[in-house]
Amino acid sequence: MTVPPPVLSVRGLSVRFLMPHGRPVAAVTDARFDVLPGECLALLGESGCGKSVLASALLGLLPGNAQTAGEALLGDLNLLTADEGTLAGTVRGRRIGLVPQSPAAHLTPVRTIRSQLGEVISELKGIRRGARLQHAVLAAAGRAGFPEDHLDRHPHQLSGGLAQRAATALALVGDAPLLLADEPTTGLDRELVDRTVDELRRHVDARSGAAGHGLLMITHDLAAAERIADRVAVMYAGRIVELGQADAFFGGPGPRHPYSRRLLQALPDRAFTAIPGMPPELADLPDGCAFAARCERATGLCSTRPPMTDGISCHHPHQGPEAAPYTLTRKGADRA
Ligand SMILES: Nc1ncnc2c1ncn2[C@@H]1O[C@H](COP(=O)(O)OP(=O)(O)OP(=O)(O)O)[C@@H](O)[C@H]1O
Ligand code: NI
Repeated sequence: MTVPPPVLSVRGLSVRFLMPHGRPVAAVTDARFDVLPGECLALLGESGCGKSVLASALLGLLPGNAQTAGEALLGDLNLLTADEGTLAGTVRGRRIGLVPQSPAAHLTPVRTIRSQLGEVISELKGIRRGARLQHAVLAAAGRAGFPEDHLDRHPHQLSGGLAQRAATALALVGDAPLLLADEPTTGLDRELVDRTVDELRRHVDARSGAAGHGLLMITHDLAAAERIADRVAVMYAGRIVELGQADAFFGGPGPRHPYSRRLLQALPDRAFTAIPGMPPELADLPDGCAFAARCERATGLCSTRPPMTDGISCHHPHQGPEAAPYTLTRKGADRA
């Protein structure tokens, strides 16, 4: 079976923030990964490691002091060099659906959810008014599990969970080939986390083959990632340090990078031990491995930067599974 072309292909993406006083902030450095049709890739890492900056770069939403390098290909379009007209007119909402980090901030405060959904449906689907539009609004709300009897409320009248559902409903309207979810489960209780990520998963599973949709989910909720991800990428201090199959990462073999291991061990239902120390300043990164100062495996070797080899960037990785050929296990399909 041939692997279909990726929905998104990120090649050497770096983002620097130029600071008026002081050294540039290296928020993302040399990120490389693909999102395949039918796949959910979870991007994991502690607060401040560069996850949202990476997402903003893909959407063309970086502030003016940001400089980017590398490529992020959505089909033939390089998102990093595309002009704002293209991004606003054809990419955001249409080719990339965004489930934002803080839905409350993303929703328009003075308008009801019905009117916001209606507007986006008119714009993206060309359904202008009348019964067809109302029908489409109901369908869109339903897809995200947003209750019909709350459609006439304003965002401030919604709980955090329902605001999240409204934002998810808006993100799904365009039926975009790539869904980008930045902390889609922040502030939700476990049951709502499960329901939200299952909805995202369903979006990915709704199509198959080369027409499939991809999901890039940014999260520090490892349980949510375990539930829906096919593969995981772990970011530390702006770099992806591990990229591999979710089953191996969360299962028996476990993560291979010492940082990823500690991240999992920090979970309450695992060892619940915090990682000692702090990540380095992104304006003052060491030349070698950025995790070395906190790593029990570090040796003199770690003062040089470990190359990314077979999905792992570490001089002393834990034993992983046999380097398997690239496979896509398709969690959702297995479950169906
Ligand atoms: N406009 C900016 N100018 C300078 N530095 C910035 C700017 N925006 C973000 N940063 C820095 O980039 C780094 C990465 O931030 P980012 O928001 O991507 O983290 P994150 O991994 O998404 O964290 P969280 O999990 O808290 O959302 C942070 O150190 C942040 O301070
Ligand atoms: Ni973030």
